Amino acid sequence: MGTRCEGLRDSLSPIAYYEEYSHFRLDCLKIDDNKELSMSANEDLAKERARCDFNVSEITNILDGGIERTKQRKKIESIALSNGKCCDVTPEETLGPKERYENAIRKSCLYTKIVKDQVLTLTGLEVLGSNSSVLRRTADAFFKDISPFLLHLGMFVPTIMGQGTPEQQSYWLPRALDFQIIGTYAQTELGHGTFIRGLETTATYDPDTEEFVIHSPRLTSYKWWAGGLGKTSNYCIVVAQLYTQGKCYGIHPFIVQIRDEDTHMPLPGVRVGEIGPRMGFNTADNGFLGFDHYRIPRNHMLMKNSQVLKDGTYVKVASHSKLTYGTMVFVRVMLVNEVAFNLAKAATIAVRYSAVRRQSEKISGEPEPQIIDYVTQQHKLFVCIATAHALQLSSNWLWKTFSAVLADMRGGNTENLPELHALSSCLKALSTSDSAALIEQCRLACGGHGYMLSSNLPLLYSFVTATRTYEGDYTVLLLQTARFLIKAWEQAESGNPVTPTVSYMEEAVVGNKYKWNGSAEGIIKAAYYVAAGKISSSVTSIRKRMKNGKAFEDAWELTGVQLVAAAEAHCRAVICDVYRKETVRLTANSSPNVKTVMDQLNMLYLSHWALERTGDLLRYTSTTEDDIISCQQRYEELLAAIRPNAVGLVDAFDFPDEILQSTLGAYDGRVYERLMEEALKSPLNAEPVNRSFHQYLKPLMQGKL
Ligand SMILES: CC/C=C\C/C=C\C/C=C\CCCC(=O)SCCNC(=O)CCNC(=O)[C@H](O)C(C)(C)COP(=O)(O)OP(=O)(O)OC[C@H]1O[C@@H](n2cnc3c(N)ncnc32)[C@H](O)[C@@H]1OP(=O)(O)O
Ligand SMILES: Cc1cc2nc3c(=O)[nH]c(=O)nc-3n(C[C@H](O)[C@H](O)[C@H](O)COP(=O)(O)OP(=O)(O)OC[C@H]3O[C@@H](n4cnc5c(N)ncnc54)[C@H](O)[C@@H]3O)c2cc1C
Repeated sequence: MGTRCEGLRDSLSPIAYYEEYSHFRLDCLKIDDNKELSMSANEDLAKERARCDFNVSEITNILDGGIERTKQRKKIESIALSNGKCCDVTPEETLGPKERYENAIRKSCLYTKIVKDQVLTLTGLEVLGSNSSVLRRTADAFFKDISPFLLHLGMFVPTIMGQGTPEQQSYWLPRALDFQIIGTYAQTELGHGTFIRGLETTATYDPDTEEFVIHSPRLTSYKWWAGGLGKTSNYCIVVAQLYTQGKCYGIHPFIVQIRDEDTHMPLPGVRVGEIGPRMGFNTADNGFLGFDHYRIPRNHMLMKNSQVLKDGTYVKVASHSKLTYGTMVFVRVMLVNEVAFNLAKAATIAVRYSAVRRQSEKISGEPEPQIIDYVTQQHKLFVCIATAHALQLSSNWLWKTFSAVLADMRGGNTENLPELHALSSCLKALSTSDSAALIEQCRLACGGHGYMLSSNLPLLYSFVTATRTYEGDYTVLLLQTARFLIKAWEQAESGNPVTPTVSYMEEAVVGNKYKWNGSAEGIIKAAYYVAAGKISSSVTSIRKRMKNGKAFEDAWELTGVQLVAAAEAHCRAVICDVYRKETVRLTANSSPNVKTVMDQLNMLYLSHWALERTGDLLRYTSTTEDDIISCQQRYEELLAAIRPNAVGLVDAFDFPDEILQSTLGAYDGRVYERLMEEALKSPLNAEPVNRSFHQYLKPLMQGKL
């Protein structure tokens, strides 16, 4: 083999040589060890599918939101996947930073063309709204990492839709949706991300020229982080402090052109670049952006919620001061779905791999079991499947809530905005945090092979762990929810009505302790009582501190740890409640076995969280040790009951291999073959001896360095 490859190296370009070389290596391996590198599917996985006792596509339809939506998703997937040009010859992760970016742009353009020419004509704009997760899912067949265009459709277009006047929308949207311009959302600065009232970029109105002057007064006012900003976008939404007639009116969104539409050169007065290597998002050219007294026309301020007239008069249109934050609320809602989908991917990879992988001996001398047969492995993995369901169903429910509040607001009613803000904040915080932790759990459940980039688990983790930070950090968002909860508690205490998601407080303020009941409804009620107990404790602490002379702000700050825990407990109760109700509703007409397995998963989730929070249950409800013991027993029974259906359950997520992009998780279970195929694509395997041998190793080993 060595001789054949040596000969090739002289006659081929490096890439062609490496492709050829890889094939030769594979051929050789196939000849040498036919058994190990067979092309047939893994037998254990086939057996798992044979023992699954429910109709897999029924659950797929439930998760998709109905049979018609499954059909539409599959149609869109088949359009995208039938385009072979999406494939990477060289694994994305083995390229240098420039090549990776260029490759990401190539694939983004290709994908955009497919969406424009074929998908939009099929679905209309609906695919960009409630159904946009289908596009995201399909895009993953093209990108292992993130597309530089993500922010264009994810935030640039939604900001124009949500913050622009009808005239502005009719000017900008056709150009943006047709990709004649590409934009992003530049809010965060070097100095401030969370505290957006503290942003430093200024937009000062000049009535003489009817322009805004955008300026970055110091280093900390440079925009930092926006996806696609470094090299790709020629426009962006810039969030800046608005000054007119000598007064600051706070932060407002502006559409700003940053690059020439023809040459793509940064425009004079604009300083733009990429921020450097990151833990993930390395194909998304996250960028920095500064302005030196850069002028834009007056009508580039997005004026749906407030306006600056030609003479500089400031006019407030919106009835709520926080409507400028609308894009953030929208993206938080979308992210719950986004992370549910990524967790489902990780669960699919880890469960399939666990059915293929055999390790150790349960009983000496007996065949090695599939690792999925270890109860500890089931404990790691089944909660991932259940959580993916819980978050998917919660995200659908949150989307409906969001749409209803949006419809109210179009009619001028912002009454329900605080509740939506509280809900979207805590659901974003918990869903991203849970998903990141569980994706890492999936990686650990796959042992050493989970650490391979080709498993796709590290990339999924690096993407999802970022979602815990961006669009509002975990702690910060839970503190926002806590503000709402404390106010609601005070209202309930004084006998005033409260909004639906906190109605449990009306019963809890009386001070009863809840008696444990191991049914689903009982566990959910206990979760609400835990939330109420934590909110009550927080209120008590704040009041005590104030009684001891602290100002409210200081008392609030000192109670922060309890407040975050209270908001977390509230959100967990909401997820448990929504997951239960939606499961019952969606399986009302399902076949008996689908009903059973969905109920088992739901009970597993509820029992899991009851057991994770035994301290809280003992403290805030009348749960006893015997109740906990019976809950533990039920949990273990559920693991055993779900075990035969585990592979069926992840198959129901219905990820084509092209979207999963994992050596460990492919449908046919040819794990070892794929690991070897990927290893052989490593550029280091392109030649039998690396030149560093001659340059360094040999001189070192021969004492000639
Ligand atoms: C298919 C889609 C898939 C993926 C999505 C696409 C792209 C994803 C990729 C990358 C995207 C990354 C994008 C970004 O990260 S953009 C930057 C996002 N930045 C943030 O989220 C900043 C977080 N900070 C904040 O949101 C706020 O500053 C704050 C922490 C909430 C505080 O705001 P502030 O103005 O200081 O307000 P307060 O004085 O604290 O509160 C006053 C009052 O207003 C209420 N409030 C706050 N925010 C809102 C809101 N959004 N809506 C309604 N009400 C709000 C607040 O609770 C308080 O109410 P009170 O009644 O208590 O007074
Ligand atoms: C991958 C990625 C992509 C991004 N994309 C974009 C983008 O496209 N556009 C954009 O504008 N931005 C983007 N961001 C920025 C992102 O929105 C911010 O990083 C995020 O909002 C957090 O703000 P920060 O970095 O200032 O953190 P900080 O606010 O500095 O937080 C640091 C720590 O302080 C804590 N903290 C801060 N304030 C409080 C408080 N009041 N109470 C208690 N604790 C507090 C936080 O909990 C955290 O632990 C992106 C970030 C990442 C990582």
